[in-house]
Parts: sequence; C-alpha cells; structure tokens
Amino acid sequence: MDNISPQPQTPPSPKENKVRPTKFKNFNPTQFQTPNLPPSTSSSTSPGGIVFAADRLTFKFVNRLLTMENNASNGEHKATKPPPTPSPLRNSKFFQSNMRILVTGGAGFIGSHLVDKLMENEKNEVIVADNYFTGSKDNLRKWIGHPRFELIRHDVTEPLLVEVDQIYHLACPASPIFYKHNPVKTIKTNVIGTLNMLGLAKRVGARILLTSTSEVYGDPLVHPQPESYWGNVNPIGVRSCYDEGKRVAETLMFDYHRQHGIEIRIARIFNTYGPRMNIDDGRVVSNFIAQALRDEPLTVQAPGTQTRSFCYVSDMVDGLIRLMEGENTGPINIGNPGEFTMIELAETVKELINPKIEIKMVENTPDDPRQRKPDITNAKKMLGWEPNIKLRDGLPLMEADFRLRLGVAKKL
Ligand SMILES: O=C(O)[C@H]1O[C@H](OP(=O)(O)OP(=O)(O)OC[C@H]2O[C@@H](n3ccc(=O)[nH]c3=O)[C@H](O)[C@@H]2O)[C@H](O)[C@@H](O)[C@@H]1O
Repeated sequence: MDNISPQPQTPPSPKENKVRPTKFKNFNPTQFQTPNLPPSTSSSTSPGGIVFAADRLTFKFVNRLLTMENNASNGEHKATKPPPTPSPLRNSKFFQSNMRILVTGGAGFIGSHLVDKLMENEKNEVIVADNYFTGSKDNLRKWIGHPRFELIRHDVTEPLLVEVDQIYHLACPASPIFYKHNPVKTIKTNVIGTLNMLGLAKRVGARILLTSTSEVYGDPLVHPQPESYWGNVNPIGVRSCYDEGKRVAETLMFDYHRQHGIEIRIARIFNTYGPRMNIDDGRVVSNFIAQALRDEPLTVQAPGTQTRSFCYVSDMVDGLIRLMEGENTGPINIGNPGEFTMIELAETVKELINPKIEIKMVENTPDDPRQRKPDITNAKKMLGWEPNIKLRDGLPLMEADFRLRLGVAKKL
C-alpha cells in the first residue's frame, strides 16, 4: 500500500464552477450520420441515459466520497485530497450544461470510433487533439463542421489549455513499426504527453482516462494476465519506448491521483482490430487482410505459435466508456479473451477471405511476447462489460472496409 502523506497543495479548480448552458438545441442530428457499427451493449451514452448535469455532478460527488471511503477501508490506492465540491450554481438546476470531452489521439483508429460513440449522445461536446502522425482527418470526416465537434492539430508533448470535464488520453502510436520508428518521440509522448494531460486535468478538475496497454505485461510469465500481474518487461529493448512509456504513464496517473486528488481511470487495452486501421499499419490483422486482398502471401512471423487475443473495436470503445463513467480507477484489462496462434489467425483469414493464398513464415522482431490473453474478471464484475463480437464475425466487417479503401471488389 502507498504511504504518501497529504501535500499542502491547492486543490484542483472544481469543474463544477463552470456553467455552460445547453447549446445546439436546434441542431438536426440526421445531418451527421452515426457509424454503421455492430450493436454495442453500452447504455452510458444513450440519449435515454441523459440526466441533468447538476444531478449527475451531485451523484458523482457523493459516489466519489463513498468510493474513497471504500478504497480506504480496502487499503487500495487512495487519493489524499478531497474531491472538488460542486458549486451552488451547478446545483441550482437552472443550468443544464453539456459534458465537454477531450479525446487525444481522436483521429486515430480507436480514437475515431470512440468519438463516433461519444457524438451519438447529444449532450456531449467533443474536442479532438491529434498530431496526425498515425491518425487521419479522414477518420473524422463526418464530424468536421458539426457544432458539437472541434478538431485541433496538436501534439500532446506540448501543453494544451482547454476547458473540459473529461479527458480520454489515447494519443500514442500503437503499432510496433510506428512506435519503433521514432522511439524517443514515443517515450516523450507517453511521459511528457501524459504529464501535460494530467496537468490539464488538475487545472480544470477533469476526470482523465489513460489507454494503457497489455504491453505493460511484457512477455508474460503468468497466463492469462490479471491486472495484479506486474509483468516481465525488458527495460532497454526496442519495444521499451512503448511498454515502459505506458508503465510510467500509469505511475504518473496514480501519483497525480494520490497526491492531487485527480479522478483517474486506466484501461489496459489488448490487441484491437476493425475498420479504419491503417492499411499499412504493420500490425498482424491489418497485414493479413491487406495481403489476402492483394493476393500476397500471409507473412507469419516465426515461430507462429505465439498467441494474441483480438478485440473488435466497438467492444473496445464500449469498455472504455463504461470505465470512464464508472467509479473504478482501474487498471482494468479490456480485451477479448479468445486466444489464437498467429498460424491459426492466418488460416482463418485465408479461409474467410482468400482460400488460394499462401502462408509464408518470415523472421520475427526482438522481444515479441509469446502469449497474450486478458483475464477480464474485473471488467465483467466492475464494469458489467464483456466483448460480444467473435473474431470470425469481426474479420468480415474489417474486410469490407479494406476492400472499399483498396478498391478490391468481392469475387462472386
Ligand atoms: O494490436 C494491438 O492492439 C497491439 O499491437 C501491438 O502489439 P503486438 O501484439 O505486437 O501487435 P502486432 O504487431 O499485431 O503483432 C502480433 C503478433 O503477430 C505477429 N505478426 C505481426 C505482423 C505480421 O505481418 N505477421 C505476424 O505474424 C507478431 O510477431 C506478433 O507475434 C502494440 O505493441 C500494442 O500496444 C497494441 O495494443
């Protein structure tokens, strides 16, 4: 258990002091179509779940006090600062304000799907900050010009000052070929970027969710991986900029939580796939689908018996929103426990997309984890979340998106 005595700091400026009247009342949502994703189980952002902001804040405040009390009695990581007190104005019920949400990395693969889901709730205003290193404006095309949406070209290694209630901090390249391309920049993004976002959360009293990664378990010696496992990570390897970067980011989140009372959420996300992944992303599912559509051999990196567990992107987004809206800090694993060897994945892609294709064994890269499968007991218990979409159902949805973008029609 941590043993940090309370620091004589000024408490974070309470977000409850901000009063924003509801805007965009006359906006016609059909003008901006929502994405055609498979059904998701989340109810947290459904219009039916809308409550008055003042009620929500009072509820959050009381709940947070209870959570702190519970955490204290459980001996968990507890905040030493009291939560911000809702202002009388926010409690007055004369005001109904929107939830203003910042998504860093919101132009990326998972980020843009998260934005789609958040925008479905007309109470949300969404601000995306992205430097477009791996993300693309194209992923957000349908929201550009929407009155509840704002897009900023911004690199999180620089401070950002915006008034927000929640921060989803996703910004970081996640494909090994991209993060190894500029490892110094990757670790700066994870460390300085997370510091900047925590500084912002502290300044405006926002709740912040970090998308950490299954890579914090390194090449795991415990299988499947529960959140209590501390991992087996090479601190000086070619993947360390990402693995260790995310581990430091988690440390920073808990230090700000304990020292400054910041409301934090940490998701450890496992391999995720779906439409909008970069075609030349370099990760295994996108590689195999692109190769199958281009009639190229599927490149299985040796030995091919290494395993991964693949989560479809809409399930992932559902889990992230549930974590943000719930009362648990995490870290919580979010992933699909269905585990496959890379040879099995190649065979599945071959069978579903292009039965004539060859499977070729190629050289692997250093420190490739040999097995990975999430233990999602906590996600089930604490978030009421589990994935719905099986690999065999998700692959054709991604195939359809890749066919469109590559201009390869399905042979009848
Ligand atoms: O997809 C993800 O979500 C994760 O991707 C990477 O982790 P990794 O599991 O190494 O992802 P891939 O590059 O897709 O590799 C998975 C496995 O497939 C193999 N692979 C990859 C590419 C390929 O063409 N062929 C192939 O067999 C790799 O050797 C590895 O064993 C990132 O490091 C994670 O942060 C991220 O969460």
